[in-house]
Amino acid sequence: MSTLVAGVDTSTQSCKVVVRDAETGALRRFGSASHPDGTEVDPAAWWDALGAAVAAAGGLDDVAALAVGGQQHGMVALDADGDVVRPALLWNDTRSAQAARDLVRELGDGDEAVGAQAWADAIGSVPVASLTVTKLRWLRDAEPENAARVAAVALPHDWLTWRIAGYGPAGDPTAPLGPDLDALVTDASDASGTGYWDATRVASPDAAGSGREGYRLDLLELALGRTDVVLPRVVGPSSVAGVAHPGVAGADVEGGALLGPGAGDNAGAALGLGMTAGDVAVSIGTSGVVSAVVPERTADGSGLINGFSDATGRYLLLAVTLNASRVLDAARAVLGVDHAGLSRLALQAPPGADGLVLVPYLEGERMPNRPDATGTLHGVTLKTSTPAHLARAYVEGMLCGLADGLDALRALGVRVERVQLVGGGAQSEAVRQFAPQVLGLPVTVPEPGEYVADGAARQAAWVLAASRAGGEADPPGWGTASGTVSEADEVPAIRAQYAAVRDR
Ligand SMILES: Nc1ncnc2c1ncn2[C@@H]1O[C@H](COP(=O)(O)OP(=O)(O)O)[C@@H](O)[C@H]1O
Ligand SMILES: O=C(CO)[C@@H](O)[C@H](O)COP(=O)(O)O
Repeated sequence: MSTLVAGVDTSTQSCKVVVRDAETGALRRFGSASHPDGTEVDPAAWWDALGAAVAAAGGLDDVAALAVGGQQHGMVALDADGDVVRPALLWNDTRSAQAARDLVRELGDGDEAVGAQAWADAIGSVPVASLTVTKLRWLRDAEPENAARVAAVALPHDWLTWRIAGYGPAGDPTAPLGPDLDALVTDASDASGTGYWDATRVASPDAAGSGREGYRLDLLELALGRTDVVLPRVVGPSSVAGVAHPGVAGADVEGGALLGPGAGDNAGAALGLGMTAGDVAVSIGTSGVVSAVVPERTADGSGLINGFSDATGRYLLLAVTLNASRVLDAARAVLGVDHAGLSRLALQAPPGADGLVLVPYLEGERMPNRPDATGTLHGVTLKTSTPAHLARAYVEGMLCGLADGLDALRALGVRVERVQLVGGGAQSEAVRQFAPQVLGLPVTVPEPGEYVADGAARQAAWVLAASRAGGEADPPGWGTASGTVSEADEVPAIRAQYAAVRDR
């Protein structure tokens, strides 16, 4: 019988579980379950969704290893009993925008530009409302009584890994090992998105150490006002991070199911897609993400590009917008159509929608940093007042935001040879057809799949192989995803008309 591994993606909108053959990567089972709406969520909902997704995937009793990928940056603040002090603030919650401005200014001794570069040099990114560090400052300022109770700070994937290992709130029957905060573990890719972890302080991702050398406690103190909190131990990319509680996974496997360190969702997708130099992934989920794997960490003081770590010991550059698949969802709501209907309508209008342009800041924006912005529609005329024009303008506006991210990556010297389009929004035929017109190069659409969960499963197989080999192994080959290539001539007018109104 073949050995099985599992990967989890605890993403913004749902939890997905894949079970794959550890040797070949063949998909054996899949399950998913929804998360609640909103930008603050009780993590208990993620635990419940995991249980439902695991059940839908036929259980995990037979998997030999498991890893969790997940939405980045969410602030999971725990008290000494392992309870959350308040619902988690997610990456797309913008209430900490002022806290971000304050932190930038303070590190620059009152000078914003100096502060921005100082943060980029320190952690690879300039804080915006998405990053955990700004949420901790917000907590200190807005809810001091909750801030005073914080005994540990974790991220969504760290917290779920801790729960899978059997830890959790005191007295919770699903957490037989209790609230041991020192058992929290994470990986470099997610730690690098906190705003208080510096990858360059760690000699090598696998170097033996406490797993806490990368933390910038001075920056944690700047945010929370103190440092006496537990931060998850950062575990190397192929290292064993623990063992799953048999009630969750591995009940039928000798020694139980090994736990991988997990990863931030975009690093998970990069591993799932097998990205190498020259590859750029464009993900259209709740967030719009343009990402590339590079050998060196960057320090973009403009704040457009996050210099995070990947899940293999390299670095992952990200341009992230707050407005992606939900722009399509908003268009469907306005037009009263389903996904296929929106796509059909959009394909009926000409490129550029006769000048109808949506600047899609429906939830504020992160790249560029405009947390308080709202969306605007330009070029409304009798001619453009049709459902088809509106549908096309929404799709093009969303893609123009991502094209700006691609430009920002190129400006940092990233070579772009192949663009892979993933995430829920990549299932839209209109998105697939318009993407090359807007991005200006052919777009590969891999087979529809769950690339974050796949990356987590691949990590699990890697951890398993390394543990069997006594520590050293390469990530399993598993082949690369096949896909179709969408080609079309670039239509520069689409981005030109967008650029003309974007900054008004
Ligand atoms: N056929 C489709 N066309 C366009 N968008 C789609 C389609 N199917 C699903 N989506 C959108 O994809 C999104 C979910 O994608 P996903 O990548 O799982 O998001 P997240 O990772 O943020 O949870 C939803 O907003 C959903 O409306
Ligand atoms: O904030 C980031 C990365 O910096 C987002 O990528 C989140 O990690 C959420 O992603 P999705 O759930 O939309 O895929």
